[in-house]
Amino acid sequence: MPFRLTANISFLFPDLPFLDRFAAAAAAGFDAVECHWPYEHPVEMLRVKLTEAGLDLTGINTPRGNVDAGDFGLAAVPGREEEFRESFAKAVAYAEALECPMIHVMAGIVAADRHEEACYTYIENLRHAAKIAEDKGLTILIEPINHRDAPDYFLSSLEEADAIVATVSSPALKILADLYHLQIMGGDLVSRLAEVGDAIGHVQVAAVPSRAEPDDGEVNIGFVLKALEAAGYDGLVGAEYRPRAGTVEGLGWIAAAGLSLPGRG
Ligand SMILES: O=C(O)C(=O)[C@H](O)CO
Ligand SMILES: [Mg+2]
Repeated sequence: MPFRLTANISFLFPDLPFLDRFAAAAAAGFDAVECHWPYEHPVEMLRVKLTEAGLDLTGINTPRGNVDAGDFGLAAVPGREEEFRESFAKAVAYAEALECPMIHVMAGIVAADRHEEACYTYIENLRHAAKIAEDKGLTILIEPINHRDAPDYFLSSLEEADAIVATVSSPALKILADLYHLQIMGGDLVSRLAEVGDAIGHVQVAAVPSRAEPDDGEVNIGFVLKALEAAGYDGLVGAEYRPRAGTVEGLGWIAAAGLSLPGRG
């Protein structure tokens, strides 16, 4: 399969300090990494780590907001528009400095009875972000996240993500299809992914329900990826799972799914 893998170093190599995970990913055979929130580290330090390891950084998330207060993104949170814009600007600054092409714009936690109001906020904030992304040649992603792990996360449905992408209607806005979340929120992956087609800008994988290596659990990841390939997806596949034991020892799922790493024969 043509997919390039990117190691999610917020989850992989959990036994190492974050800054040591770049070299570990390269030694394991990856040539690309993604991560969630790199903001506690100066961009200069991150750039050194990427360069030393010979890696591309493919994706980061927008800052969550006030983590102690339970924020998990701000894009769909009514009344927090100014903070959203500041947090998005910070993500763009990191992405530009690190030549990172994709930013996952996190929607945030919104009570179900405010969903409709939040939808307007989300669309307006995404329009603002998409315009900046278009100008700078970046892609912004929205990711449906399951309600078992993140109750009340605003965006949990693939179909709603597709409708929002259509409404905002920017070439810079795409869906992050994390197969782990999508399986928990309704399954039927092959048919539903085909329906949203070229709105998909990034894919992530993990086993369901364990969120461990993707060769475990109820989804045949290789089969779903083959269907995505047949449907025309040719982007990245993010290895975003929590290893059962050692990260390197668990990489056998890659060959089993019909994928390969550039640095591993
Ligand atoms: O939870 C996920 O699947 C993600 O990809 C988010 O970026 C952060 O948690
Ligand atoms: Mg994900």
